[in-house]
Amino acid sequence: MLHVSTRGEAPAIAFNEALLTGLARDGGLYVPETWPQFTREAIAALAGKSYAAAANEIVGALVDGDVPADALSAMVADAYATFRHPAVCPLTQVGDNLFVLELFHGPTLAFKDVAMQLLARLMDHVLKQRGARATIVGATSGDTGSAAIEAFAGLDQVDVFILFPHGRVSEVQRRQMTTVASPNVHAIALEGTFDDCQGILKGLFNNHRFRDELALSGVNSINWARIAAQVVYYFTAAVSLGAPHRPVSFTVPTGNFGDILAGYVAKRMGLPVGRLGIATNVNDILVRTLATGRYEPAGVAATTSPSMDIQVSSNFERLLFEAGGRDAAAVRRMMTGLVQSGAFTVEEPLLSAIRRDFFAGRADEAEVAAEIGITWREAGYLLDPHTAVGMVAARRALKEDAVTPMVVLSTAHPAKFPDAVQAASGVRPPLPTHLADLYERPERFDVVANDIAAVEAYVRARARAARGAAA
Ligand SMILES: Cc1ncc(COP(=O)(O)O)c(C=O)c1O
Ligand SMILES: N[C@@H](CCOP(=O)(O)O)C(=O)O
Repeated sequence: MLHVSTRGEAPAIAFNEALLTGLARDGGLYVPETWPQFTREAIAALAGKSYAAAANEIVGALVDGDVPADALSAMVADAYATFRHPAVCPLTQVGDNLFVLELFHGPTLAFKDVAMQLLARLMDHVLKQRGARATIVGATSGDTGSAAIEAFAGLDQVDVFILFPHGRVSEVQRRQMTTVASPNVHAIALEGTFDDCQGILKGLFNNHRFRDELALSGVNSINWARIAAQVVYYFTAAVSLGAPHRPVSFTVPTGNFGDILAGYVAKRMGLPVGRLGIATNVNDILVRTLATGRYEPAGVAATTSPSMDIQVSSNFERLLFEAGGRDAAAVRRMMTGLVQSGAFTVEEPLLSAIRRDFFAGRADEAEVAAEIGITWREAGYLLDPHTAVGMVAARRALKEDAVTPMVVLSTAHPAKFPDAVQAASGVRPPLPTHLADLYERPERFDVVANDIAAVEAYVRARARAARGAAA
């Protein structure tokens, strides 16, 4: 199966190419040419299977033979053996028809591990097969960076550079990125916001000379393989709650729109998904867009859910492409509008198509803190602030439809944000034992100016040195 760019001006490529390519050369994002379909029978047959077995089927359908089934199966088994829970992504009930899908049992305590553990193995496999080397550059508001550094540290075929916004991630997140000693990882504190980090990242990819010189590869959710791996837990959660015999709704704490896009993809593949709730903190560009049709970034406010302090939501482009009937010219117009005038309008009938599948809800800081306290007191369940944003939006949605089960994606372990959780609940969540000495480990990172030329020079110098040493 080939993958096409949302902007329609880059060559269509197979899964393995999309895996190594990240951003398409026309600045767009890759999606499969068609969606593999899961019948009701195939969905029902997932019941009782292990997470790894479900992943083999679902990721296998998306990989479509580009990685041999036995190799994929070995990588999937290996990836999910790193999780601390036997169910990998377990469901917990916290109220009437209200469930939490725990995605934080991986090594770095955030949902990113679910995809990143598999992505690293897939990339390593394909690079080794080709005898090639890649320079991975990623932008993070805290969790993608930790997960990527953990997953790629020590691998021979890659050098990893992670840009994070200086002073705008939690201490646990920063330490997870800066205390890994492997020489192939480089944590870069950028003097700016996450949107600056992501803007520079896209700028590096759009500089084709630089991109080719260093064989740039991406691990952000611009990389299609990240989304593909995240589709799995929508299937496993929905099947646990009765799919395909009844629909299940999901509310997703949202920033870059990758996680919720995976839910939309699951629906396109045949899973009976009710509604998909986009939950944001006060950085609410997507809530405003669904309400008014106007996509207009504003300044970013720092919150207790820092991983969602994002205004420019990368994967929304994939939704605009898909929900708009794959009209690449329309996507190009909207994206040009964003660059040239700082905004664009989602016209009808695209806006209505999006509203049919999605609702959106925003939680301010007081609501997030109150939610952590309420869920702790009423259900004895400790939410992290990102999950709490989702819970606020989900509870509102349940008032409109109390019949369809609602699953809130729990995207991080509360111990990643202990100060905010303690302030809201009175409970300070401890780090799991494998991270118990995190605060004592020595840190290593460089501070770099918010300037693409400075980042380019930094990456080039270190990547060249590593390539020289490896040759
Ligand atoms: C803990 C947490 N929750 C939610 C999100 C938002 O997810 P997405 O960017 O896929 O919308 C992120 C960052 O991506 C995150 O790290
Ligand atoms: N919240 C993310 C931001 C990057 O998102 P990605 O899914 O595109 O990698 C983070 O924690 O880094």
